[in-house]
Amino acid sequence: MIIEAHGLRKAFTTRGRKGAQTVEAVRGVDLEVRKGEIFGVLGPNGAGKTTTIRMLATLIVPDSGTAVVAGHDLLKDPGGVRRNLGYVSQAGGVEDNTTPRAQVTMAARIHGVAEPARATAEMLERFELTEMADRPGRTLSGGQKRRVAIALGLVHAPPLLFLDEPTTGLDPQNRANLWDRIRRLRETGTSVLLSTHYLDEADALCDRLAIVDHGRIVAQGTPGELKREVSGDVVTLRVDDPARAAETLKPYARETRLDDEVLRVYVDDGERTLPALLRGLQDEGIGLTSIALDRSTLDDVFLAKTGRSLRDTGAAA
Ligand SMILES: Nc1ncnc2c1ncn2[C@@H]1O[C@H](COP(=O)(O)OP(=O)(O)OP(=O)(O)O)[C@@H](O)[C@H]1O
Repeated sequence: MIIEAHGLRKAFTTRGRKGAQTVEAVRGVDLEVRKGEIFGVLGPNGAGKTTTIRMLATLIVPDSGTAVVAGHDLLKDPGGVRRNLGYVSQAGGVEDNTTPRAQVTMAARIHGVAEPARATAEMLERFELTEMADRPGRTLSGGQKRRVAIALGLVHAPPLLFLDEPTTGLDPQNRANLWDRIRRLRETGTSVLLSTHYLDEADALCDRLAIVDHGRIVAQGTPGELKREVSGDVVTLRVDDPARAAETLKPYARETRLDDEVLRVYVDDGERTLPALLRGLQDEGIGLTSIALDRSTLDDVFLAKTGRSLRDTGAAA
């Protein structure tokens, strides 16, 4: 495990005109992130994602709980934790009046990288930033800025990278480009913990994820496991003899339902079951007019666990 956290809690107290107010941002989080995986923390705004990441990155001290991050105890050896991680905040930290080259070189020096200029050049090349490396930060596009921010977090080659909402505000092309880069990090053995409120991002990018709501984890697993657990998939068929088809396909299904000549077959894993369904129909000589597979989504999981849709919480889907 690259991260093992138990019972992390954090409350913030603010004093305003109405007196002191306490927000329980994180209310007992247990997390296990394996070496080399992309782990996602998915939840709506205010769920406690940033607070969780900031605690694990030693930027704020938990009220209670324990964690071992990259082999170091979070509370007893925060310096050891810090040396082994890269942290890219939501805002990104790219300075307007400094060039990417100067910023990345400075980060390399701060981290004690052996040859800062060479490490910087390599990092800029890897993130396709060489062309704009000597322009002030303010002249860069949103996607380029985000790549500089990630280069800043990676210049000392940490085994673990924290990315807080890495693609918020990016257009679809830049998002896809960044997803590819994050996947490539996994190929080099870097473990990634990222937070997101995008359902599709968590589904497409993360090996495993935790769904958080109101400071608690409501579900944890691979996207496939989570979806199968709550609702499974539905295969919708139009066939010559729906009643006989329903009987034939029963052994493969959790449930079959016949409405108006349309047969719905509810299965745990649609992609894997589809070939067996087709073979079953063929063996019985039942003609098939159309077939469609609707997979459940992580929003179905969020809905089942919280009673709300993540799409309705104000988070973009
Ligand atoms: N420094 C702080 N002082 C007071 N309240 C805070 C502080 N930081 C976070 N909170 C509150 O704690 C809760 C969790 O915030 P957090 O930023 O962790 O959520 P999040 O899931 O990252 O949300 P977002 O997606 O909007 O960034 C929110 O209600 C937030 O207002």
